[in-house]
Amino acid sequence: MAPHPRVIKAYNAMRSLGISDEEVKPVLKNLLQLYDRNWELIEEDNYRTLIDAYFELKEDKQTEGKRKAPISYLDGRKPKHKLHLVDGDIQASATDNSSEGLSIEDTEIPPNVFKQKIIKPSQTSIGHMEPTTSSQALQTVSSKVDGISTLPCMAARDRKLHRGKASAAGHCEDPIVETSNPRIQRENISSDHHQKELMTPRTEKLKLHLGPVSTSYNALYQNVHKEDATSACNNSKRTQKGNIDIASSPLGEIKISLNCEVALGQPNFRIPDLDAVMKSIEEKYLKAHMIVEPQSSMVKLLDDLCGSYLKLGLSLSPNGSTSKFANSRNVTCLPLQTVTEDDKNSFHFLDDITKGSENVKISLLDETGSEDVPQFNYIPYNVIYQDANVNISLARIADEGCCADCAGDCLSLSLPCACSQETGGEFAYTPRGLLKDDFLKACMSMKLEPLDHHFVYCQECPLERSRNDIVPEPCKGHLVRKFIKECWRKCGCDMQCGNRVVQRGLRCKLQVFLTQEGKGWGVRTLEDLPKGCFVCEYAGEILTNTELYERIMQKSGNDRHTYPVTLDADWGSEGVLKDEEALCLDATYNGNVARFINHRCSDANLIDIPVEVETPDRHYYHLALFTNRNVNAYEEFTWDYGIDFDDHEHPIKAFNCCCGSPFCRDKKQKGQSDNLVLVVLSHVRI
Ligand SMILES: C[S@@+](CC[C@H](N)C(=O)[O-])C[C@H]1O[C@@H](n2cnc3c(N)ncnc32)[C@H](O)[C@@H]1O
Repeated sequence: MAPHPRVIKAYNAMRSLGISDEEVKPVLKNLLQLYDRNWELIEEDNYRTLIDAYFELKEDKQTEGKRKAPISYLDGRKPKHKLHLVDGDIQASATDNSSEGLSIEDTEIPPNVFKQKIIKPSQTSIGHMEPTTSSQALQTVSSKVDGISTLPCMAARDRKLHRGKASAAGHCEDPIVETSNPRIQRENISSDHHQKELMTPRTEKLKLHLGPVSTSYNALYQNVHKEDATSACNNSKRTQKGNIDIASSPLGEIKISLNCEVALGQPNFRIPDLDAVMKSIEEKYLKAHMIVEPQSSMVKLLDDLCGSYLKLGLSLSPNGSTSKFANSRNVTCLPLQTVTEDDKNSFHFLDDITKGSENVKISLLDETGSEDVPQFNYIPYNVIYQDANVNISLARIADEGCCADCAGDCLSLSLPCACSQETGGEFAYTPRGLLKDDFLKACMSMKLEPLDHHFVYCQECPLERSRNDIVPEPCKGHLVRKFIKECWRKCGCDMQCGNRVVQRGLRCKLQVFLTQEGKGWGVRTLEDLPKGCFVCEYAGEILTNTELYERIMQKSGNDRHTYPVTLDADWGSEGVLKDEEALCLDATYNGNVARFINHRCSDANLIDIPVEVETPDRHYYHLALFTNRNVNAYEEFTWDYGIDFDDHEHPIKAFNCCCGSPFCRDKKQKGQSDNLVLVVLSHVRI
C-alpha cells in the first residue's frame, strides 16, 4: 500500500533529525491514536509533538531497560550519552528511505538499542518542556540551520552573530552555540570516546520544567562547563554557580537547574509562556548584546533565562490572561523555597523603558544587578507641567514663515523653500537625514569656543536672579545659537520631507545601562552611527523658572539627581524676562531616554542643537542631540552639559565629574560627597 503523504512527510521530517522510519512509526501511530488522527496537532511547529513523543518514548524505554537488565551495546562499548537526548540507528537513518504505510496493526516498539547516533550538525532542539507523560510532549522547538542550535525565532543574521559570539567569548565548547566543529568536540570529549563519536556532531535536547521554583534543563550537555564535561565521563558531580545548579552522571547526562525561587516571594507571579521567555532572551542577547560582549556566556544566558522567567511571570496580571501553559498539566510546580542570597545578584533588564511610546524599543540593562531600576515616567515628547506659556498655534506661523506651497520633499527643491531661511537659505540636513558638515562644524565651534561667537544680554537675567534675587548681577550674556527650523503642520510637504527629522522621533537602537565609572546610568548605542545623526531630543516637563525653583527647594537630600535644561537661547532678546516666562525642561520625573545621557567635558560625542518645530519664536524650542562624529556600537553617548565646575557661586552644585576626558574641567578632588547634587544642563557659563 502506498504510504499516506502525511506519513511520508513526518518520516522525512524525522529523517532529517537522523531518526529512522522504523523508530518513528510506532510513535506516530500512538500519537494518531491519542489525537484521534488529528494530523495538525502532530505536524505543527515542525512536528514538535512527534519529536517530543519520540524522545520521551526513548527515555522511558531506556529507564525501563536499565531497571530490568544490563544494557546491551551493539558495538560493545559503553555509551557516553544517554538515549534521552541522542539516539538513532546509524544504518537506519543513513539508508532506510522506505516510507511504509502506517497501519495500526504493525506497531512494534523498536529494540532497545543504545547506540551513538550519527547526526547532521544542524540537528538540535532547544526549549523542550517536559511533559508529564511520554505522549504529552509539548514545546519542542527545533532549529536546523547552519549547524547551530538556535532559539526558535533567531534570524539568519543573528545566528551568525551567535556563532561569532561563541568564539569571542571563548565558549566554543558550548554545544548549544556550536555543534559542527569536530575539532572543538575532540577537545572536549573524554579520551575513551570512540573516534567515530568524536567526529560526530551531536544533537541536544533541552528540557525545561516550568514552575515557580526551578527551571531545569536536561541535556546531553557535556560541554557546558569544562569541569562538568569531564565529570560526565567519570563520576556523578554537582556544581553550583549563582542560580545555576549543574549535576552530571557517569552516563553523560547533565541536568542544569535554574533556581527561580525568588519568584515565590512575589504574590503576583504567574507562570509565563516559555516562548515569551525565550523571545525575551533573544531580544537581550541577540538584539541588545548582538552576541559580541566578551563577558557573555551560556551560564549567564541561562541565568538570564531564569531572570526573564521571573520578570515575565510577575508581569502577568493575577486576574488577567495568564500563560497558555500556566494551567497546563505539563507544568511542573515544585515546592516553595526561600529566596537565596544569589537572587540578589541577578541583573536587571527591562525590554523597553519607553512603554512602546517611541518608534524603537529602548532596553535597560544593569549587569551587576546592584542598582535599583530608575523610577520615572517615560514621555517621548515635552509636556507642559502647569504654568509654562508655550503658545502653539497655526495663526502664529506667518505664511512666509512656512512652505504651504511645497509638496513632497523640500530637500529636493532646486531653490530651498522658506523653511530654510533660519539656516541661511540652506537646509541643515542632507538627503540622508544627517546634519550637513558645515552646519555641524559651526555648532561645534560655538560649543567649544563660545567666546569667538556672539552673545546677547538680558536687561535682567533670570540666571543671575536665581543666584541673588535681591541684587542680581548683570547678565553674563547668552550665546546666539544656531537653530534648525523644521517644516511643520502648516507646510505643504509630507512627513517624509527631509526637513522633518527631529519631529519624526527616535530611530537609533539605544540602551540604558549602568556605567562602570560611577556616573550612574548612561545611554549607549547598539549600532554604529554616522556623524551628524539625530539621536534623540531632550524631552521632559516644560517648567517656568519659578516652578523649577520650587521643585529644587522641595528636593530631599536622598533625591540626588534633577535634570533641568534651561531653554535660554532667546533670553537676551526678550529684554526683561520674568521668572514665570523663562522656561526650562525638567526630565527628573517625566522624561525620555536623554535624561540618562551623561556629561563629558569638551570631547563628548553628542551635541545639543536647538530646533524650532511648532513655534516660530525661540521662547520655546526642542533641544535635539546629534552625533558630532562617527559613534561605534556600544559606545556610551555623552554631551557637554556646559557646566563651569569652578563656579562655586552657582545655586546648583555640580557633581564630581568622572567623565575621563583629557579635557575634564573639574579639577577638584574626587570623593567629596555632596548632600544634594543638582545640575543644570546646557547653558554655557562664561
Ligand atoms: C542627566 S543625568 C544622567 C543620568 C544619570 N547618570 C542617572 O543615573 O540617572 C545627570 C546626572 O548624572 C551624573 N553624571 C552625569 N555625568 C557625569 C560625570 N561625567 N561624572 C559623574 N557623574 C555624572 C550626575 O549625578 C548628574 O547629576
